[in-house]
Amino acid sequence: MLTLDKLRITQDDFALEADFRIAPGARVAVLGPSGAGKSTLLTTIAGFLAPHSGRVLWAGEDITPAAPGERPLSILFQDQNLFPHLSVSQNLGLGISPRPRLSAQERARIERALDRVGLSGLGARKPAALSGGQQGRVALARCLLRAKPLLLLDEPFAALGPALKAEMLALVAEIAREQGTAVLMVSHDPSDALALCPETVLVAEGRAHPPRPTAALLADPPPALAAYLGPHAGP
Ligand SMILES: Nc1ncnc2c1ncn2[C@@H]1O[C@H](COP(=O)(O)OP(=O)(O)OP(=O)(O)O)[C@@H](O)[C@H]1O
Repeated sequence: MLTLDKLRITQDDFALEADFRIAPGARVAVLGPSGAGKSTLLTTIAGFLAPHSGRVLWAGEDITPAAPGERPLSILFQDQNLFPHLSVSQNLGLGISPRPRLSAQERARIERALDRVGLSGLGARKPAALSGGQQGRVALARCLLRAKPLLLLDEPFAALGPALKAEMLALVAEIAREQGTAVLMVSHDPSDALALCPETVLVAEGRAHPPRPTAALLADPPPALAAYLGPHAGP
């Protein structure tokens, strides 16, 4: 359970409040106008930005002071952050061990994760020798290996094109279901939210609202969301 307890985040004259919970294993979209604070919310949950006040809790434990690497979560941003000079396997190895030489067991785990995301046999390649979709799969394999109970997605597949993006989102959903991972996913596309996330957090007008059923929210959007979605939007 992720709890945002009277969280108030400020950056210069920008302020955002959040006070709600995300259940274990829930898949929740984060929708709202550009500049409303969606990325800021995820950045704060991830620990890269300290809130002005309030707390972030996981399973009842206050993780507000914890460094990003100590938090029970993985993050997938649009820039997949693969090290260009390392092979795919070495990039994945960094996710499970800081040591450069991996054990046979660790290498086997990496092979299994590559297999799971459809990249069997590509471990020796450098990221530059992979397509955008394949790089996305490597980043997903890294999250898989870390096996954290919360996955934060900030439009990681936006550059991929609709078919590939849908495929990647389906893979995320499948893996999240298998591992019981809760997913918080920023998106600009309501159809992504509908496809992957039964619930949605609306971020608008200085507030990240408690999750609501996605279909109901999109069928009857509050004014700030309706203005953002435009006149022709609808599930
Ligand atoms: N480092 C920063 N310093 C000051 N203000 C910032 C900083 N980063 C972001 N902001 C401001 O915080 C607000 C929220 O930005 P954020 O990127 O979280 O919005 P968003 O909803 O993710 O937008 P988008 O959908 O366009 O990505 C914006 O008004 C932005 O200008």
